[in-house]
Amino acid sequence: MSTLTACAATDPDRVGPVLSIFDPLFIGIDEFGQPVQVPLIFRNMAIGGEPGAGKSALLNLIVAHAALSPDCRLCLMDGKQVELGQWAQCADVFVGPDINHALATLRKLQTVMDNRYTYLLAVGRRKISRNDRFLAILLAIDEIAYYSATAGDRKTQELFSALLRDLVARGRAVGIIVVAATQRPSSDIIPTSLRDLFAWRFAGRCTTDSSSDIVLGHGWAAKGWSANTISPTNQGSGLLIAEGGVPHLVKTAYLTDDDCARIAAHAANVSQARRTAATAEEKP
Ligand SMILES: Nc1ncnc2c1ncn2[C@@H]1O[C@H](COP(=O)(O)OP(=O)(O)OP(=O)(O)O)[C@@H](O)[C@H]1O
Repeated sequence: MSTLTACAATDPDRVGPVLSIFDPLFIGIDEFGQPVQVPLIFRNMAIGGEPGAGKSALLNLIVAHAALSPDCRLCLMDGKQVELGQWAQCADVFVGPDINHALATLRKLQTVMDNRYTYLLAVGRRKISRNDRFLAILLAIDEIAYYSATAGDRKTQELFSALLRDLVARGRAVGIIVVAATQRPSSDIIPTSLRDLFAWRFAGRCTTDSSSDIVLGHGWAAKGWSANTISPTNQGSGLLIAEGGVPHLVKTAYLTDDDCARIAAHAANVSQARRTAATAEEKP
């Protein structure tokens, strides 16, 4: 049983120390069985791979950590609704297959981001810190392509992409973390200029070397790092690369639906207190 599950399976009043979004997230093990931890604060993550590669499972793992972190609020977007749906009860915002709701949410996050920068400028600081008056915000998107290429029309899709790019580019210092997954790792969904803004990139099995390169960065397949070589039956395996680093083969940890349900039920209590404490004007 994972640490997260162990926490959630116990009485909510008797759980151990809560998590923090400032702590690295445990996401699985490497080839040598060593734990792989990913610091997400002040960073973003792109997750790509073919259908069934394990993208939603990784996204759920990240959302679970954030949900159990009283210093983090959740904004979730899921065109299918069921991939992240269990976390709706502990999220500030849950966006389903509604492009207008998605756009309104991104605009509000942009306002929150701008307000936070105005505050930081006024007090002579560059970024938020642990125990700050601001809570971090995790924006988790399951299937960017639904909002940027499928739902709505060209105008709304372009607006979605522009707003998302702005949050990915500017949100980090003020604690806005974007983790976005797509089963369509193609240059129209993740253009290089957007991909390069994601400090962390995870490529689950990809159907071609070029789609693996679109997630990891150009040239990695030619150097022998292609998520196309991952077995289709090895779901949850993928190549993880950090900004300026080299890819590492990782097998992600896995939370079953029951695990997620139990953790979400506990996290809902945590987030209730968090919502009460949050200022009204900061609500995304
Ligand atoms: N880390 C893992 N360990 C073991 N099994 C896993 C892992 N990750 C995913 N799986 C298995 O693979 C299945 C598909 O995973 P998941 O739904 O995350 O894929 P996906 O890439 O999000 O697919 P889609 O693009 O169709 O939504 C899961 O139902 C689970 O059975």
